[in-house]
Amino acid sequence: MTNTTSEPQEIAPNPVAAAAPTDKVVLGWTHTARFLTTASQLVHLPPNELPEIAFVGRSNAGKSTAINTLAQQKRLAFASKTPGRTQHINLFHLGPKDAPNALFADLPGYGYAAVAKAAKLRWQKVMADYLEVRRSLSGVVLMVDSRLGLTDLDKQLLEFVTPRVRNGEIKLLVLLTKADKLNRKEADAAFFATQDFLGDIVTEESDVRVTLFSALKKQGVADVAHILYEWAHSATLVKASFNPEDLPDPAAQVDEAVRPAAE
Ligand SMILES: Nc1nc2c(ncn2[C@@H]2O[C@H](COP(=O)(O)OP(=O)(O)OP(=O)(O)O)[C@@H](O)[C@H]2O)c(=O)[nH]1
Ligand SMILES: [Mg+2]
Repeated sequence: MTNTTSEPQEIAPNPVAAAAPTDKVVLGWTHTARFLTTASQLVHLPPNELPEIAFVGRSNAGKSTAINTLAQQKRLAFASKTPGRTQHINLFHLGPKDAPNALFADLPGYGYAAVAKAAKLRWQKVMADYLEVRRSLSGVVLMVDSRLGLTDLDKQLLEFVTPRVRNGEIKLLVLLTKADKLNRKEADAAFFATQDFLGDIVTEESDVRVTLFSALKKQGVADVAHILYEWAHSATLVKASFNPEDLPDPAAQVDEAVRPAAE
């Protein structure tokens, strides 16, 4: 029967929706970001067992600003008008103080013309090594200026991670930054062009997403917090459930009423 009144309806709880964390929970989690350490070389990075999410992209794309916005702190990561500001890999802890559950890594930007060639090559090597071999790396947030779209350097970087993205080892989120500089039509065009390009990387195992983002207008902030929270917590769950004998019997948890009839 169709109900035509505007009375609020009693809706049966949807177990999936009920389990999804609220904006408050996921933003509360990103707000816990705090500085852990800085390193100029890979060998100086501390070993890490937690899910690590790296923020990468061209110099000036807005990486540090995005981290500050997610953390709701003005100067956690050093954002600047001067491209090439972030010269080291800066690590941040997230989660409870006594039991951190994820790491953010703010990486130096690439493609800044004024950096000397030798320094540029050194950094490209560090970045490539980091993306290819860092075991704890479980997510990459590629920040792209929405007005420029994916540049050749971004595409080269994607090549370094593509094998691990395709097999699902690394999740990928492309953030189209500074979306406040685009009108609706331009934003749609940037979004679909990026999604189109990423089509080749997507497999059944992969987790590849695109989001428009503006630190200035706070656009996409909660969406990004949801994605990163999900990544961090699903990785923890996978690790926690490593011993299959510890897992509860899923059949035992299915309520009789919803258990499918035996064939
Ligand atoms: N309009 C607008 N400007 C932004 C936004 N996000 C960042 N910016 C500006 O872009 C410039 C670069 O931002 P950063 O966050 O320092 O960029 P980065 O990617 O960390 O740069 P490097 O450290 O050089 O790699 C700064 O002037 C920011 O204020 C945004 O959402 N909208
Ligand atoms: Mg920076």
